[in-house]
Amino acid sequence: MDSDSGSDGSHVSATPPRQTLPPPPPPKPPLVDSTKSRARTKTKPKPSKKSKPVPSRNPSKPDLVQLEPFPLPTLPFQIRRPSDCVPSTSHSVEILRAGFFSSNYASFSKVRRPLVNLEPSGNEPVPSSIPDSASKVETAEPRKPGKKQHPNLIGASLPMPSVKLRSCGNEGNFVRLNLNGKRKRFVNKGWNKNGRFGSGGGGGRRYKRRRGKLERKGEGEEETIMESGELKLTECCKRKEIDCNVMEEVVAAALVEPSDENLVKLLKLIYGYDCFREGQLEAIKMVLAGKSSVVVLPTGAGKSLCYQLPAVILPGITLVVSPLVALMIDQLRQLPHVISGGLLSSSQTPEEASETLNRLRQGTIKVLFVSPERFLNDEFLSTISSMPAVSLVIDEAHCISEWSHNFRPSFMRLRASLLCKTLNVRSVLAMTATATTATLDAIMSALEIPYTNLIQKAQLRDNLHLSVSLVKNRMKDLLILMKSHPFVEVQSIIIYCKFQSETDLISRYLNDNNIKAKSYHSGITAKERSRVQELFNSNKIRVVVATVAFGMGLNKSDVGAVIHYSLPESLEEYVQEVGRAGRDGRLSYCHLFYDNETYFKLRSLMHSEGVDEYAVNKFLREVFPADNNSCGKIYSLIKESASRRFDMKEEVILTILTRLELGDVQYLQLLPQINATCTMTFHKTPPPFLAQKVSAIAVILKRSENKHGQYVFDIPTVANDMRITAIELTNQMYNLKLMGEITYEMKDLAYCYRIVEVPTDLLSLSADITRWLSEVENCKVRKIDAMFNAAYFALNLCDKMQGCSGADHTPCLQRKILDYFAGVDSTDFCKKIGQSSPFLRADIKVFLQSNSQARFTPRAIARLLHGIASPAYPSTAWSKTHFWGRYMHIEFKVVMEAAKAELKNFVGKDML
Ligand SMILES: Nc1ncnc2c1ncn2[C@@H]1O[C@H](COP(=O)(O)OP(=O)(O)OP(=O)(O)O)[C@@H](O)[C@H]1O
Repeated sequence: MDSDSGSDGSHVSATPPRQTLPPPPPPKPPLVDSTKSRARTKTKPKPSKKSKPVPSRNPSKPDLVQLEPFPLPTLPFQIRRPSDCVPSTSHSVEILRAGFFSSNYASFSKVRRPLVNLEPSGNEPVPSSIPDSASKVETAEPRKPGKKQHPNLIGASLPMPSVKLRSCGNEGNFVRLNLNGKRKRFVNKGWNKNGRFGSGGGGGRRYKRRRGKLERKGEGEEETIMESGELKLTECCKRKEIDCNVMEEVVAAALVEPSDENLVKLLKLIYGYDCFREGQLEAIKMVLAGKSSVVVLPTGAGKSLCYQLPAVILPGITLVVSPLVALMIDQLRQLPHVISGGLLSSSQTPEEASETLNRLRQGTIKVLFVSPERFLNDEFLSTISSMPAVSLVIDEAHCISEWSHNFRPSFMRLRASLLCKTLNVRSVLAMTATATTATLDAIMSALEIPYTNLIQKAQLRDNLHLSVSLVKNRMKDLLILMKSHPFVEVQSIIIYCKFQSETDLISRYLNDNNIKAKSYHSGITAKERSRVQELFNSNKIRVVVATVAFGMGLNKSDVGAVIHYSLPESLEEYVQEVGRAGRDGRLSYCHLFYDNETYFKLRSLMHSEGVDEYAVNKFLREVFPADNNSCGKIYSLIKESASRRFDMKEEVILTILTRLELGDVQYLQLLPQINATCTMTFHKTPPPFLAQKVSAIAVILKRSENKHGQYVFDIPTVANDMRITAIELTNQMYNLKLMGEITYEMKDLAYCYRIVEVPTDLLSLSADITRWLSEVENCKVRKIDAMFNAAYFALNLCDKMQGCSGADHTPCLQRKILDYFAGVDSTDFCKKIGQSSPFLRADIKVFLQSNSQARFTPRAIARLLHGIASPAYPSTAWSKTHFWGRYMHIEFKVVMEAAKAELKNFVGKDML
């Protein structure tokens, strides 16, 4: 075989050096038949909006640089329905699949935002450009602890915030509950043991005890929750006192007769609101009637109230499943003070979790926030299943569906059949702001909720003014935008970026130009993140430059603008992020910067979780060892090494394992993750003597390797031999540790499972799983295409007949979003992605020749050529190659096919 050197052959590429920009777009993409599209969605044509004079720029703040005005249209835009409340007499469950333009999202009125406090800032150097290649994409999923992630890794994600969960889950909410205790109002009244609101049950006594405990701990120790507690304290002190007897009466009335009148009374009493917003009353009545429902309401519409109010009325507990710990903490903080809340999270110690469960059993927690992974925990399941009635709430319910933008395999566990089997769930309330029809179908079928129980309103508020522009010089464009009307007048702005490095650069750049900004991403500490959020909430900084890590759970009502510095990955993500603006109902501005380069880069990354049948088959053969007696036995897969060996991201491994558990046939049962490797040291009794007294030690000695006096063994192997679970084994070890007999260290975090049934035909099972994963991969690609398509349409194809003008594309973008969520096929996709390249095969050949020492699959080659790192081909080793990311602009599958053909040639030649 001809290998010219040990290098990767960078110098012998068949293509010219990479350009900074991808090739120009094809001459003219197919035109949209907008009439057709309208007919399909049955939406009324929107009347063209009248322009109003733009308010002048603040004359007291001269600009430092002379900038051309940004070509935005005159604003504000017409908001059609300024009424604030839905008549509470409405009983109907309204289904508005395509009713976007006719929607009556009621609580937003047209108000101009004032210019506030444009303070000068620091003097950090201004970067000239953004080094995209060294950047990091963020997603809204939790970051794996201690795991280095490649900058381009699509699964780069949020870290779990390090919070003092004991305080958060327990005392924090208690502080709120006890506020009235101070005034001797609620002290002897609370949720009794049956979970009803009223006297008795000793709730007050317990609250009192916990309050004392909290106060003794001191403020520093309980940082996060004290913040929350104090916040509620002042809030509640300002509130007028609620008389317990009145409360009891109103709650009882609403329970006996959940009429509009009684529910509005309760709403007024607890929240001080005069009326319900659209969709809330229907959702609340569903829960009260014990009916399961799906609620699709836009961001900031008030979905939380749909479970909070029933939680006050109904006996039993409300269990809220949420995808992010940060989100749970925010929701816990936002509970009204009459509802006692708690939280269970993986960052708690077992003792802390047990304490929360004890409080739940005692009836002092009314609303409990958990992650879906908690449903693997036996103690949790047995506690919840002993509860007389559970109202289950699934927040961000789109995570259940593999067709959503945020699929989480653990959410698959929340299927109706499983819930009914394990828990006494009286009703399920699934809530989301962003669900396409495919996603909705998946949610409703998983939860067995009929379409009659779907409450769906427009998924985008109409107080958001949407604009889009093509990027020329991104940083400069941003500055021009920020210094132009209407953005120059907006007090609170979020700028969304895809890459962590961009956020720091841009915030520095803005500060240098007298715009007070801070960056926010999962790479900064939890403390710093909460500081930035606090500064932003209190208007001490004007701009937060953030990745997707910022936003979920953010309930700052007066964010006046959201700017997308780069293209979001899907319309769902776009809608979620623009939904951070205008939650107070006032007109707010959302601008999107669009360019091909980001689109190509993100589109490539959509392939980072794809797998080949070959790899799936190899994986399944390891999951199901060729052992006749494997049924019933516990096995583990060490996450990091398995990920490298199979070249699969850990999330993909978990997805396959979850599918093996929850698919048509249950092949295995997933158990909580454990550290699989244990290193044990004996201190008091010599090991052989201890083995005579403790059977676990006898098995450990048999199954361990002695390394320099320490015993190293595999936890599941020992547990299997003893016919106990891994958790039971570690409990026994813990007791020996308390007795001073041993110390031990555990490492190698592993997926743990028990085999239920061994598949008879591994080949067809691999084919089936691969097909499914490939559909999921394609779905992600379609999502970024739809996002790109909407922006491209607005910029290049919009005929401006619907009221669009200049950079303002509110009507046409709204229509695109509506069509997308309604499942209308986009016929106008502008095929930007290349389908062939004359140099591709030649480049792959050179690449193979110059890397003859390495082994590749066609997918591995396509990934490298698309600049995608994977566990077996990390960017640290491969991004230096000349071919890295060179073919991002060519369809991934085309590159894979070419790689397959070249690999065949190459291997064939090698064998001759
Ligand atoms: N009927 C109402 N009248 C007035 N304000 C309300 C009403 N219902 C809810 N709100 C307020 O609206 C704000 C947004 O509510 P909430 O956080 O529940 O929205 P959401 O739909 O969950 O948004 P997201 O999807 O972005 O999390 C809150 O401050 C809440 O108090």
